[in-house]
Amino acid sequence: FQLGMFEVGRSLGKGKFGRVYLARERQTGFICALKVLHKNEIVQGRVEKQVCREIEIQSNLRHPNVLRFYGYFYDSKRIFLILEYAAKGELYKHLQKARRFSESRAAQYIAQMTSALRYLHSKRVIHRDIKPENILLGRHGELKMADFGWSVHAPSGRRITKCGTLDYLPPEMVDPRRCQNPYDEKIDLWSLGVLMYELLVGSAPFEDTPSMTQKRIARGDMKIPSFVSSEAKDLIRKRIPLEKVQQHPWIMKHCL
Ligand SMILES: CC(C)CCNC(=O)Cn1cc(-c2ccc3c(-c4nc5ccccc5[nH]4)n[nH]c3c2)cn1
Repeated sequence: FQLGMFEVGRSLGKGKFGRVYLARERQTGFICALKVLHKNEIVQGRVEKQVCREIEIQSNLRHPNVLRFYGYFYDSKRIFLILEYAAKGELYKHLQKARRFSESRAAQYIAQMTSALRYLHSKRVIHRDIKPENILLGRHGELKMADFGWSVHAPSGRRITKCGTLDYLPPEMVDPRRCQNPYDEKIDLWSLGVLMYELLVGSAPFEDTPSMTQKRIARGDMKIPSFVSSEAKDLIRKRIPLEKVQQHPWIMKHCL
């Protein structure tokens, strides 16, 4: 359908606060992803402030591995977000199909993720909700972090454990006794390790019933299958600073 200067195409995904459509800007032919948020749902969800904060933050982000937010417009009932179109879709779908990635492919994704996180941390932006569901792939297979803060779930059969996910939370978040500052960069480092495990193994390291997941995370009770190389095991087990990740032998070996 026509929407101002856009021709709107197929649905790319939907979630609590909105659907995402493929769209083309008529004048220039520019292809993008148009996300439609319904004002009444935002008001009911009392997330106006969060949406404004996200728009503020994401308007200033420019990085090849962070999905671009170009701008927004609105009418009486809806807000339209103009987002980068990631031509190869959800990383999660590719992982499901492949069951698990080769160490070389996983290392490329971790290296790009690390680059995106270093950029976001340099802008004091953290907790980008790192999990395969929030990662898209560009036309050339490059990784694009997309923060689906408002649970945009594509129509694919998503794992229920993932929404309201415990799998990616670090010990300090699941074990109230460790009352460390929950929202600092270290949380992203932990999630990066969980993501690395999931890309190499095909399932999350602490996947279990919610209460068991909590215990296993707090105890760091994770088994790494023998098919994972020792360098990869070393990187998964350690929470090392992002700059050290990019110099780790496992990354160097695969990302010449
Ligand atoms: C407030 C604002 C600044 C937040 C902006 N970020 C979001 O709304 C997060 N978000 C991104 C999306 C999204 C979902 C899907 C796509 C896609 C996409 N490409 C596909 C190719 C094949 C199959 C599915 C695809 N989805 N490209 N860009 C997208 C962007 C949905 N929510």
